[in-house]
Amino acid sequence: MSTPRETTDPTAGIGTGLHVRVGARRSALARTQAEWIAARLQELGATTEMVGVVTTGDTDRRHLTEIGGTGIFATAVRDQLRTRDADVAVHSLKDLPVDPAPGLVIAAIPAREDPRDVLVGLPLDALASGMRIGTGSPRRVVQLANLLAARGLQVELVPIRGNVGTRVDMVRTGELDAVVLAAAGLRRLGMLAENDGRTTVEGLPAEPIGVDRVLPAAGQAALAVEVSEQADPRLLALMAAIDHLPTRLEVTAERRFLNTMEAGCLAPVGVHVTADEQLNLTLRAVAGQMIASTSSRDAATPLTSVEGSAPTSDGESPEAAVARAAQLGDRSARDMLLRHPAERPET
Ligand SMILES: NCc1[nH]cc(CCC(=O)O)c1CC(=O)O
Repeated sequence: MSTPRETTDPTAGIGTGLHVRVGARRSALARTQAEWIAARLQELGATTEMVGVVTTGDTDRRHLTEIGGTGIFATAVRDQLRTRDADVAVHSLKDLPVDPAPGLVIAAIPAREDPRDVLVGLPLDALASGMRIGTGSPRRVVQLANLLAARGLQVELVPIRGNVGTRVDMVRTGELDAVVLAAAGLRRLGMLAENDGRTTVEGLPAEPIGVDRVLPAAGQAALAVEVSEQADPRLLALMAAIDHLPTRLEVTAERRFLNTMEAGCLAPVGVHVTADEQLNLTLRAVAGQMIASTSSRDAATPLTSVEGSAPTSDGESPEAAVARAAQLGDRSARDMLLRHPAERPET
């Protein structure tokens, strides 16, 4: 705890004399995220340099479910750490496989951005039967299909890929009526504007979808900064200064939930955990079924929901809080599996 009267920030200047090579993919979003991290490190006195890398996920145009999904974006960035071509690797936590990478540690998880998904192209109320909505995410498909079915609508859910700008262009050209994107990416790229309660994305009408209607992916809107286990202790101290404990607890529970469900980032699972001021944790999750059809009517199969909570205790250490978060994720996943036997792997 810092003394209220203290004017000097205990972390001020802790990066002085450190030069940090920041590795990330070359997409506009990855670069923006890396630059954001670099700016935080510079505020702490470090000097920084950007190291870009092209990943299989960027060059292979096939659908993610065909290439093998999980990890294709992370691997090349992680290799830069192993070959010592970068000192830190910046990832979207949502794209980072849950299994730990040998020799590497997630040294910082900064405060999370807006965790919601956004419908870009038109507001939710303007959706009508026969429209085409783009999303390649089974999680979004199953939840949207249920929302649409509840309104008696049937739309086509078109599997799409590409970076954020490409997806927004699909609406601009009229190829699709709307696409679903994460608010976090749009905000980081400066593409989302809010005026008088009206949301637009690059001038297109848009509507953020509350987490009470569509639950985000595990780790959505959070960044992970990975370093080598053998990293300079001064670099680790710098990482600790940009780590945000409430976010770390939230995403720890979410990722553990996903892992215990044995569901990858491509599974139709939404999970969202919030930490309040006292670090009490609340979890809400939903699981659907993989459906091959692109008709929202076919994809509107029943969803299984689960809720859980893990209250804080007096004098709890950060390490104990992380363990509590992990337990919440585990326990909630087991509750979910009891209700949702179809998600259990074949034995
Ligand atoms: N799957 C791609 C991806 N990975 C991370 C983000 C940005 C949001 C985030 O930081 O979680 C996006 C784009 C999107 O889903 O719209």
